[in-house]
Amino acid sequence: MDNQIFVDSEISTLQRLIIHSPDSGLGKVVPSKAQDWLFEDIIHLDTMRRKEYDYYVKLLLFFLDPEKIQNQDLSDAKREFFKPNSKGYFNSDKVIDFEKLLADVLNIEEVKVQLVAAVSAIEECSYLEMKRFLTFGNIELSKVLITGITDSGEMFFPPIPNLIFTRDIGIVVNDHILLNKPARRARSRESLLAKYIFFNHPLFATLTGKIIEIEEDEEHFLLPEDQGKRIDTLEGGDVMMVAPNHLLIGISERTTVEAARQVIDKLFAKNIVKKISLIKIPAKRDYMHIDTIFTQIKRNVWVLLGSLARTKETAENEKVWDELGQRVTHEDIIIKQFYKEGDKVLSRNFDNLEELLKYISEIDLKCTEPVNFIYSGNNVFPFGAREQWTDSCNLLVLKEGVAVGYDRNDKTSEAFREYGFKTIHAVELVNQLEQGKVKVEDINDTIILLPSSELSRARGGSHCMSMPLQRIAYKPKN
Ligand SMILES: NC(=O)NCCC[C@H](N)C(=O)O
Repeated sequence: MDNQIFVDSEISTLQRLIIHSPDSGLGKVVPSKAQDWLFEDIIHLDTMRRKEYDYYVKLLLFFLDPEKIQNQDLSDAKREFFKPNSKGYFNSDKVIDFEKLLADVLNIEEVKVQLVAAVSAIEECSYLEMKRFLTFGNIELSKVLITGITDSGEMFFPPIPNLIFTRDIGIVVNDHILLNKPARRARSRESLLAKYIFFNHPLFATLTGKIIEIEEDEEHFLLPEDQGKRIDTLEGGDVMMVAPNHLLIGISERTTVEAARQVIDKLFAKNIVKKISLIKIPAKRDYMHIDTIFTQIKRNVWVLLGSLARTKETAENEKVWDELGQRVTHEDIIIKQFYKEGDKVLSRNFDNLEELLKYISEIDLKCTEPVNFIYSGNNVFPFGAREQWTDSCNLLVLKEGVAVGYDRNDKTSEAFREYGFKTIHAVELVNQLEQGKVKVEDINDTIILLPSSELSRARGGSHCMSMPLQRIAYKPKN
């Protein structure tokens, strides 16, 4: 198996990634805990799996590991195929489930003991419960550590329903990986499990010495109890490896400027990238991470939320009225880019999001075609905000120009079509691929629309549901 870990853009052909199929823990979320566990609503697990997420997996397999899916009987009764660690599981080394990696590292006795102790500590389990976990087989234990529930239905601690959003646990930056430090307690166990996987799984042997962690600021320990909010937090949805040598970090509801500063210091010290741009977005639930407000589709095409994209002139005009005390009706984004020149770290400002994205396309990706922006909801009120809420700007590129989005964002799909993209429903495309009527190589400039009624209640799209480990290295066109 080729264990290369390498990502230097958001748009080159995807070759390997980590996902996590909705586990039984998602079906245990109760209404009173949904918001604490960062879900907007409770979800119907069977619909989410069979009618939505399984299509995502099928698409990933057709694009990344077709041998695993061609000529398979995937009739409804065969859900085993999608269940990590089950007998009939597809078991790909390109489309890899987090749960499978976890079961693998639990085979290492030392890791099993440490991980059980660590999880028991953060979940405040009793000593005897901890001893009992150690008697479980690795496959059952991996399920318990994720869902909190045994095969026989005994519940020890809460589920981690947001693990389906594998993007947030870490980001591959060239041949390094940057691990997260989540802002919300509901996501702490995910990053603890992830740490043990990346440091111990043989798949990540090439990452020795290349794993970057965020440390807590010493001030944190000295804060009074009621201000114990973490100072240094960073989640993967706020980090984008947009071009060779250029990393974006969102300062958001979840990622702090202190954590971003640590990343700048660490990555620049090791010369991992040359430019890091910080994008400060309003700290609110709607926007959560930067990948909820924009993603890239092609070297010259981006999808983004129009209301956060203001020209310099508009911003200056509005400033006059702000100064006169008129109620502020816009939201500001602040963009600062840090770049290395020799040993010096210099900085420059960008006036708005489009200016930065255009710069990335033209300067970093050396794109000579005109740069285009496709707006959430086609920039028509109130669809921009409505569709951004259901992840119209959060797309995963499978190969340049071919991306997975949600089927419910009609106006955004219309905007893609007006621009010249084709749109096709995932169910239809999977049928065509299964019947051999279409080949992956022949699919170009297409947005694949995934069924999303249940998935969108969890508040993340296909970009969030992916942690790319390997993409083909980016190449400018001559
Ligand atoms: N990258 C992302 O934007 N991920 C989506 C995370 C959704 C999850 N319910 C959360 O609030 O953390």
